[in-house]
Amino acid sequence: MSLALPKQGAALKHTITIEGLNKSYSEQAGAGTGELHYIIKDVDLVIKGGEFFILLGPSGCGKSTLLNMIAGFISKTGGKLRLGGAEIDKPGRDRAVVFQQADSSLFPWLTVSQNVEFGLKMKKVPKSDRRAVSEQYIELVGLTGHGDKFPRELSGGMKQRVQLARVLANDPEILLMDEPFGALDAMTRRTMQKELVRVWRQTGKTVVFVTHDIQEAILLGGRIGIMSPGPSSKISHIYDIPLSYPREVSEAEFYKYHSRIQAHFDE
Ligand SMILES: Nc1ncnc2c1ncn2[C@@H]1O[C@H](COP(=O)(O)OP(=O)(O)OP(=O)(O)O)[C@@H](O)[C@H]1O
Repeated sequence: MSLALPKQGAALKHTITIEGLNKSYSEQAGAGTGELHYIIKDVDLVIKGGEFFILLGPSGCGKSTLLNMIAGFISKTGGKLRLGGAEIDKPGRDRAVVFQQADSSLFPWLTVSQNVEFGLKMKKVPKSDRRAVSEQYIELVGLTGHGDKFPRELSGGMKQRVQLARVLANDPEILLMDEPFGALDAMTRRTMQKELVRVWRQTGKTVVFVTHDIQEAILLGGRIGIMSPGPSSKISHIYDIPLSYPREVSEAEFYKYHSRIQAHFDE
């Protein structure tokens, strides 16, 4: 398996186009009136293939809802949501989700290598090929030498790396990441952020990354979409972050973006 950057045609095929997207629930419980309650309303957004796009917003605004709609786990109630030319109406192998808690996604009875190889086994990839791919990704996330360990023998940061290696081994075009480093200590978090940027630059995959941490958003994102507080949340602003990687919080330019974005949440 190669880690080459995608061609331009592939970039178009993996562009996510969102137009007037809604997710609403009808309030029926208790004394509910049956009125529609919009979590997100009229969301317009284009995420280009190969982009590192951040969804940033306060707790409860609907970031996970939007990410899960792109994943195909939650259905829309209005508008358009396309990947390339096709409407997203179910999960697909072209998209993979990385959650905040690796514990809930790793199989505790399988070793690191077996966890990473699991998806390939399901696809009936021969054993020797599976092993070669898992070794490649275990190395990529910095876990060489830990392949025979079980999840219970790993730290939280190591488990999160296994989750990332497993997702990458399945070779999805789009990584959907829901606060994947939110449960990690500050040092491990910074290491993982740097590794993710390295993997993204090496593979050219599309990354959609949810966070409510402004600093994390600016450290990672090529563009940052700010979601307004819910209900009826939408993308209120988009920032281009043209800073080169690796980024440092101490840089003057970094601080400039931080203050500008922080102002949205101080209003
Ligand atoms: N099945 C559901 N029925 C009704 N409301 C829901 C449902 N799922 C989520 N919500 C509501 O939608 C809103 C957005 O939730 P969501 O988890 O998408 O927000 P978030 O921005 O990811 O939050 P956080 O940063 O705290 O994880 C919340 O107010 C939540 O209560």
